[in-house]
Amino acid sequence: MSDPAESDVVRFKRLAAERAVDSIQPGMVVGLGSGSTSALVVRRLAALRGEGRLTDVVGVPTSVETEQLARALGVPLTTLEEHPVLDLTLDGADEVDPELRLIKGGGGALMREKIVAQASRRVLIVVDAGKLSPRLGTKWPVPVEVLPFGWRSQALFLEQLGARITRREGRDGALFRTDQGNLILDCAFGPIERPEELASRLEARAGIVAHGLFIGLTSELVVAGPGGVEHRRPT
Ligand SMILES: O=C(CO)[C@H](O)[C@H](O)COP(=O)(O)O
Repeated sequence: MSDPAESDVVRFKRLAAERAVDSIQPGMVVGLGSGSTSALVVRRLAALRGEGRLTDVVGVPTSVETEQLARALGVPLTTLEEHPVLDLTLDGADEVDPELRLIKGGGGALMREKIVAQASRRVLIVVDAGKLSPRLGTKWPVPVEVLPFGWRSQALFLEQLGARITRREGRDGALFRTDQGNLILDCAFGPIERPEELASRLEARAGIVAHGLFIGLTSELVVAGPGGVEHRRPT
């Protein structure tokens, strides 16, 4: 039943999460993304387990936060060491372009999210319609995870690529640290003309350990908005 206090965005995230979980089959090993939409996926999976369905599904969490939620709800977990190839990953995104290229990392879990996505046979991205964008970078900066060692050099390099940099802080105002202990530089490039080219330049730079451009990784998208829930595949 829907909660009358639930905002439209949360309702769309929940509807998308519920539809996405329909793609999980018994016995699957499933990557569990991070962020509020992924939390709704984990909650849905736990609710189905409570009904005696999908009880043999095991998850690989992409962040400490997701791991803690899954454990608290009794969703069984495994690791990429145990299962280096996953059947399916369900994850959210911050921005999705018409080719289903993504910006991710709003929650800072981009590195593990990308490792898990690349280890998955299928990657299903789950979003509310507000995440759709004509061009990546229009709505969201590209999070770039850097080693603390030499981070100022990486910030200068990113500025030379045209970014306006914000070093991410946590809600308490302290420096944000990823689950790996690294820093996040949020890089506002504005609308990005050639995301592949930018991704290659970021990947060639020592000290940058991950970036939030997810290109060629989305197998499917579930998007929910005022018009209903839609399941899309790249064209
Ligand atoms: O990439 C992510 C975390 O690193 C999230 O998937 C992304 O930030 C979307 O978050 P939400 O579902 O809360 O809108």
